[in-house]
Amino acid sequence: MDFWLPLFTTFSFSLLAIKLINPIAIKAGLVDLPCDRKVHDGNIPLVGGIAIYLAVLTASVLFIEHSRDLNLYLVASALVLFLGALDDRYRLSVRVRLVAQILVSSLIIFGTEIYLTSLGVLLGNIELKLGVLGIVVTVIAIIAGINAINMIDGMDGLAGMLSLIAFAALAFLLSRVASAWYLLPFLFIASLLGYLIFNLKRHTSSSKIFMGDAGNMLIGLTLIWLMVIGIELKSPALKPVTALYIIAVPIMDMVAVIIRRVKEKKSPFLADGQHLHHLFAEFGISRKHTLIVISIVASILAAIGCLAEVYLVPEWIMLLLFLALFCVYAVCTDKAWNKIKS
Ligand SMILES: CC(=O)N[C@H]1[C@@H](OP(=O)(O)OP(=O)(O)OC/C=C(\C)CC/C=C(/C)CC/C=C(/C)CC/C=C(/C)CC/C=C(\C)CC/C=C(/C)CC/C=C(/C)CC/C=C(/C)CC/C=C(\C)CC/C=C(\C)CCC=C(C)C)O[C@H](CO)[C@@H](O)[C@@H]1O
Ligand SMILES: O=c1ccn([C@@H]2O[C@H](COP(=O)(O)O)[C@@H](O)[C@H]2O)c(=O)[nH]1
Ligand SMILES: [Mg+2]
Repeated sequence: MDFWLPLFTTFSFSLLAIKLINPIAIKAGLVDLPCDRKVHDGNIPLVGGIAIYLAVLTASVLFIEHSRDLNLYLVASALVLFLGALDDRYRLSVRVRLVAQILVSSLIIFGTEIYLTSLGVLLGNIELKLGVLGIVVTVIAIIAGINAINMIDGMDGLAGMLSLIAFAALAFLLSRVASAWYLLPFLFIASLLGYLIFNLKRHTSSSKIFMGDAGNMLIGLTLIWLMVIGIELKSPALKPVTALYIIAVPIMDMVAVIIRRVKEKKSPFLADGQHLHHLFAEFGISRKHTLIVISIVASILAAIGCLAEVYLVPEWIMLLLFLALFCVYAVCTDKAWNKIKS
């Protein structure tokens, strides 16, 4: 399949967009200011998400045949990007953000009439069909995906690398069934590569950028939407359980953090420094090594998910394995945090 020209074009567009938007963002105050909870110095422009979107949008006009469903996705993702940018600039309340995320999810679900109709064959031969409940499950999955990527976006390169790995898995799975959507993950991979070049610069570099909540929310929505599309195709590209492997690290981090906050009688919506990348930092592991280790683990889990699709591993086995891995993760991180606190 010919994806090299779209890849190269999107990569170039993203570099260009970053260069052009950066000075405007600084003037408009779209910068991340250091504070107690932050791990960076200096005012870093929050332009990565906007640049990624503009590059993907332009490339999609050039290289993807437009359909009503694709246009609806592009509108929904522009809305999420705008919401994230408002949050980056003015700090919106949790309620406003969640209501807006529900509205955008509903727009794309009702507009395209695509939503999860089943959780897969998880009990022997019985398929867990969802019926209209599928609409609610899809909204929850989109909100969970958006917030999981946001929560993991707390260290240089981390959200960028983990989403790049997830897009690579989706590109593989959607290409196998020749879906019309297969090019979209490639466009995201290319623009993320452009973003990472600037995001991984030193904190003292004047061209360093973050993707901001605008970027991580755009990526969260896109990942979940591509998964829903892939699951609901006539000849499906993936099973629901495989989606868990594709974004395993952000999902496990989010669920474990929520459980820990609830156990500590804190609000699950309150930001803190108890995410996986914070744990590595507490143990004195450098950012570079943290990024390498987490990216390797995420790649292995995504590869397991893809291989299970290729070799038709039963869904219940994959779900049990995922739940077992999550339990190990939750127990180990809990013990590690207790050790640090004591
Ligand atoms: C607050 C915070 O943490 N802040 C961070 C952040 O700071 P920042 O400043 O950026 O942000 P703010 O502080 O301003 O806060 C932003 C936050 C908010 C706006 C508030 C929202 C916060 C939340 C906590 C909301 C979370 C919302 C949810 C809906 C979560 C619900 C949680 C669950 C426990 C449910 C489990 C989730 C799922 C539904 C599972 C699937 C979801 C997916 C995404 C998977 C893939 C999706 C699909 C399309 C496919 C399939 C569908 C499925 C449902 C999966 C298949 C299911 C099965 C096979 C069967 C069932 C199996 C399961 C349910 C498995 C369950 C999974 C596990 C056991 C793991 O960032 C800062 C920097 O880091 C940080 O410091 C700060 O703290
Ligand atoms: O690439 C990145 C992304 C984020 N950070 C740090 O994490 C916080 C997260 O900000 P939120 O406002 O909680 O979304 C950001 O301010 C940086 O300190 C990073 O260093 N590199
Ligand atoms: Mg954030």
